[in-house]
Amino acid sequence: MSEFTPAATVAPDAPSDHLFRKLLRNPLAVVSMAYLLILTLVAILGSFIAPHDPNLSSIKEILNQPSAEHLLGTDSAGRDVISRLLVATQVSIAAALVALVVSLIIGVVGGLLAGYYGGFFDNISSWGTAIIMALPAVIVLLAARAVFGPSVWMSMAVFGVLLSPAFFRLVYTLVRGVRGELYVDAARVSGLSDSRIIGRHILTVVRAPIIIQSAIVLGIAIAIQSGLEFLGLGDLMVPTWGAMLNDGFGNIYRQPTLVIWPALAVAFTCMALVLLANSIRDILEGSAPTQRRTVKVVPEVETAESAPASDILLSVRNVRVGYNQPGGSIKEVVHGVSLDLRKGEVHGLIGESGSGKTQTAFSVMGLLPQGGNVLGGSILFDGIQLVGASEDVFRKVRGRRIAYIPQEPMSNLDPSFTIGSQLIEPMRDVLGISKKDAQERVIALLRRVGIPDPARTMASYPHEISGGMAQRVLIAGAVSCDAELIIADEPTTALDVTVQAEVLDLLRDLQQERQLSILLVTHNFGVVADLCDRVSVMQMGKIVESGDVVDIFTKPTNAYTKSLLDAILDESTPRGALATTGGAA
Ligand SMILES: Nc1ncnc2c1ncn2[C@@H]1O[C@H](COP(=O)(O)OP(=O)(O)OP(=O)(O)O)[C@@H](O)[C@H]1O
Repeated sequence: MSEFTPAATVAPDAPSDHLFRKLLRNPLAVVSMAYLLILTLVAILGSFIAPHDPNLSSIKEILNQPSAEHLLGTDSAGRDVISRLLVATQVSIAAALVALVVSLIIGVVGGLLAGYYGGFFDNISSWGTAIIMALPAVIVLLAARAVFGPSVWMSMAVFGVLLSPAFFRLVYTLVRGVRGELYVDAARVSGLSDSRIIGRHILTVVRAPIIIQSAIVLGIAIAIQSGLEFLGLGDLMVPTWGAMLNDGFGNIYRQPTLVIWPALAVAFTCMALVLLANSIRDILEGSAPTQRRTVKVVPEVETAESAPASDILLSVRNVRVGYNQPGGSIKEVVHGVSLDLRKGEVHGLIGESGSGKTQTAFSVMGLLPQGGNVLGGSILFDGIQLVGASEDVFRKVRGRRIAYIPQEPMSNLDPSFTIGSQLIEPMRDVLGISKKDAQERVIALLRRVGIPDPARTMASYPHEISGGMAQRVLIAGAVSCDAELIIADEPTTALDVTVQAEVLDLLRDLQQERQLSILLVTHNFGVVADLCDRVSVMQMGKIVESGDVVDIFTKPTNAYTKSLLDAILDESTPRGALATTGGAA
């Protein structure tokens, strides 16, 4: 069964008009939507516009060829084919909707309860789902027919129960994922009721995947329903596409066209639903990278103290960052940070854990976590004001002109896609180049960042490569679209010591080759000494000292800077020989 994979999660709050506009730009989606619109109209109006009673048989008119009276001819009982087709559309779609609604109610409610509350709900729902999935669907449907009779509605309701695990598993996985988000905890702490939290925070995340899955399930329900009716298990008095197929197949040698119309209706409808679902998924996946961290900038902007000089690429002035607190107050975590980054310069941002380095770096990218806001100040990137900038402005710079190298290489690669596709897609999108060109560039880049067999690595999934290789891949990704500014957030922290040195060498070489500007977040003065031209030392949300690396190393003025420097000197001081109590062996 084709199923929407939760790994390919979607932007929870993708605006629907935005999505619709993107769908209109996709020819397959347009054709599918046009077909489904016509089908819906036929389903609604079918019984009104049918020229004849769909069940009125006439012995005199058995298997007639198309004529003015019967536009598509008549069937083996002398009934008007076009009238049956119109009414069958209504019945087939409505019956498939019954299956969909039943599976949605059971699957979504079960998935929400089990995912959100866990415990008892989780046990009982997972147990129920496992049992339903173990049942052989066709046998159950045959048994249901024996018990309830040949009702298309009843068999589709039973089929809905059998389909419900598809929704259950999807919703369960998504809810488990989002339930651990800080903003859900914050909502709970702030006293919101469970129903409000599910309605506001959880349903928004599962909404889009459910829509996609619904289209797929509807197609499956139509196909199965037609199959059952085709086998002659349906109600003879209710015209459906499957029953028409059954009649047409029995007379295929005498009147071959009878099979064609219902077969086309089933095939086109299933195709249109699956193509539409795929188009929606592709669009939502395309916007997925921005899903977790929303950009929220308070438009209270202080004017820049000074316009950037021509060689200054990034000018940060008095930036303050705060987080919304449950009671409505704001906790300020960065208190007026200022720094300049020149073109081709590596600027280190150093300080102990929690000093505000990451918040400062994320402000530049407009990627503060949920609840985080730039409260004031100015961030000028090549003359573009990023504080208060719209998502459109950020889209034009993020990935294109400002790239990011994260701390945890593995968790920044999507496990469900190959390395190649994760590097190629952004390049095609940003640079507008062909797939072939992008592939060639990726191979050259991977070779450049020291990956020995680029073609094999491109075809590998993230779990098939080492952490060091993954970081090289992400560095390749960061420089792949010719960004001018790279923000590297502790890029070597998660790596082995030997690999750390190699990755730092690579960064230094790439920086010199491409004249990159790098804002390097680190807590390690050794890394600063190795790579940076200038450094800003952060403590408790403020920059306490800033300047040329050599000056800071030789003449630190701030006590905190001195203590950080002393710490690395302590670490690097060779230890004395062990005092021995006995003689040498
Ligand atoms: N989502 C959040 N909500 C509230 N406060 C936060 C949030 N994220 C970070 N903070 C606070 O912001 C302050 C600065 O955090 P930041 O992540 O910038 O530190 P850092 O210097 O990068 O440390 P580390 O090296 O540990 O990443 C910390 O006091 C932290 O508690």
